[in-house]
Amino acid sequence: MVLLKINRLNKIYNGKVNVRAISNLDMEVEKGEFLGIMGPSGSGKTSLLNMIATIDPPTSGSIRLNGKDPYALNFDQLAAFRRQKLGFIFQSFNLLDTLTVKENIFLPLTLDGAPLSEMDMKLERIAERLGIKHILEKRTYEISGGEAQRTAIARAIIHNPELFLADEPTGNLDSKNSAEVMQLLEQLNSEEEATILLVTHDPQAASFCSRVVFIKDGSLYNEIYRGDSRTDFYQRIMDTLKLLGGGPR
Ligand SMILES: Nc1ncnc2c1ncn2[C@@H]1O[C@H](COP(=O)(O)OP(=O)(O)OP(=O)(O)O)[C@@H](O)[C@H]1O
Repeated sequence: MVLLKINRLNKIYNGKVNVRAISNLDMEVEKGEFLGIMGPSGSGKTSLLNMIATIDPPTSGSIRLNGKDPYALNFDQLAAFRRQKLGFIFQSFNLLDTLTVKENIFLPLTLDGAPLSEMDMKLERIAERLGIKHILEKRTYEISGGEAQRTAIARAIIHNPELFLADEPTGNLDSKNSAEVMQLLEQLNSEEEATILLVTHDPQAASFCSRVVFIKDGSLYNEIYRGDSRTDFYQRIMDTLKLLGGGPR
């Protein structure tokens, strides 16, 4: 089943010089897919992600999640759509440091007025799974980068979003923590059928995906599927990046 359908998408930034960041892009993401998006610096990855994230409207073309066009919603409906249907994981974690780990994770549920007992039950399961039970009462400045990203993942999954959007989630992590975070996302994808869209410049991180699409000058350049071997997939990602030119970022 197609969860995300992108049709003839265009993004033009108007200024002294107009920049065409995304050009007639078509893309489909199946429910339960773990899709990586790669491409050289300035190829349009962030522009694409921002449009899917409903942060920045397209110049033309359409984006539909489960058949629904978020840009047809009014301001309040769009805010609810973003909160309920999407889960965000950023490079910078975006945690609030005046709150504890637990309060940060609860935030999306609190905004939707969920009952405390329901929140506690969900938290118990998720904290156990992500290995952050022992830090729930800590403030975010008292935890490590890897723990902060696992907290951010917990916050993103607690309301069961239809689509996870991860923007360079390993960008601020060392290789050990990067691998752990990617393994968690991979598990989330395989065990809970979470649909994940990951923008990354890191071929190691991308090798955890089931498919990687490459963008060049705002258009689709190529796509490759993982198959059985992650090592082999990593090599094919590297080869495609070499052909693509401009370096991975
Ligand atoms: N707000 C903006 N106003 C004008 N031009 C922009 C804006 N945002 C991005 N661009 C331009 O659009 C093009 C695509 O940028 P985008 O940030 O989407 O690329 P990217 O692939 O995410 O790059 P990077 O890997 O460096 O983050 C670039 O030429 C960029 O300069």
